[in-house]
Amino acid sequence: MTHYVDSEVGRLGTVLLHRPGPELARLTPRNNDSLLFDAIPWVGRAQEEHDAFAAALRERGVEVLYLATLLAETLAVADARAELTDQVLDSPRLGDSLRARVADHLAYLDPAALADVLIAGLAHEELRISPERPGGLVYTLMDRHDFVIEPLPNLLFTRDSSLWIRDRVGVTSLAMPARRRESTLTNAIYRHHPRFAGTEFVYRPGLEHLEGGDVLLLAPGVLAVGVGERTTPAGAERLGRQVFAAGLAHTILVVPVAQERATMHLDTVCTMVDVDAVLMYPNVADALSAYTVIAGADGEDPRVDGPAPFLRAAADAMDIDQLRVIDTGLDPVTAEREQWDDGNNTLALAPRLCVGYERNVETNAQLERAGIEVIPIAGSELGSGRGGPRCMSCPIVRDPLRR
Ligand SMILES: NC(=O)NCCC[C@H](N)C(=O)O
Repeated sequence: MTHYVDSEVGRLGTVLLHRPGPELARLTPRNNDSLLFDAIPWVGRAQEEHDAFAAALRERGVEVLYLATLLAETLAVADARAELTDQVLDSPRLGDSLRARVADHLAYLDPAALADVLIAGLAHEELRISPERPGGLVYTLMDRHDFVIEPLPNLLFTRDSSLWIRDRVGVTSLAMPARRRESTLTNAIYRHHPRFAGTEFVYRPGLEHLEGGDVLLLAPGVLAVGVGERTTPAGAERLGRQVFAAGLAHTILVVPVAQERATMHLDTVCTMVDVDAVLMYPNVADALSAYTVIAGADGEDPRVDGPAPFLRAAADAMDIDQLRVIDTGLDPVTAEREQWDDGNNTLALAPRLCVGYERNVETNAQLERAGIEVIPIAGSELGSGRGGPRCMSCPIVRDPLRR
């Protein structure tokens, strides 16, 4: 099976999603900040919204893969099961006694139930402790609200924990403690699931921080990588070296983004909607700059040029006259509101066809005026984790782009 992505806008064939589940029900006003949610989502409604998102994709011929299904199938492979349980048990928070009890608990779960625990976590009160097999000091001193295994509510945003560049997968290295364990799951899926047998890797967890929301495939051979709160300059440099060595790209634009919640990834301020058009947050568009990193000849270090205005540097790297810009919102206040609500974060299904949150009325109207069809989806609950359609999707197959 060929998995291949060389642009942001080639016709979408296959996408990886995660339908939110019980892990969202772990969010409380006490933990939502550290778990990177801005509100407490209504789980049932979030699932309905997500099902409608998946249905909209399927209606346009897109194959939807669910992460939880792939994970359960992966856990049927003995090596994958051992690897993932060892990683959870490895946590220094547990201590030996509690580690032994958690190991007992996990050993009895079938692959689907184990997948559920790896995603939704395990609460103190869910671990049955008998007097003959005590949980030790750690379990005794735990608050009943504490997690023995932390939940992964941000798994919803499948964009960030893996990415595809041509026929290679990159499993990323997530910056925030609440998200680090996500890439152990995507790593196991891509290494052990039969569907991905033989896939070569272009990035591994444990390398310098890099998140998929910061990586845009502007054109075949040209990547933009945001550096800020999540992806570090060292992560961008590492990705550059790896893609150059594998011949997957010739140019990388490294784009500093403000280290703020609203702009945590490059795809919160800029997404592509056509082969030569971006939807961009006007409050940063003119200030955004890029360093151009060009692959060196055999064995030589890459060359770094710039900084230059992002739009100019991008057009030059893409070998086009200019990159057309469609503004998020209309006036600065609407733009700020709609950028916050992920108005910028569209998922292209093909050139000039994208999915966007329906609530971003002005931005969607701007797109339509520019000749871009928008498939609107509800996101009142999904958006509480601060991510839109692009964040919630990891394209695995797109038609190669021909210009
Ligand atoms: N690509 C993206 O912008 N993803 C959104 C991630 C939201 C998540 N709550 C986070 O803070 O990481």
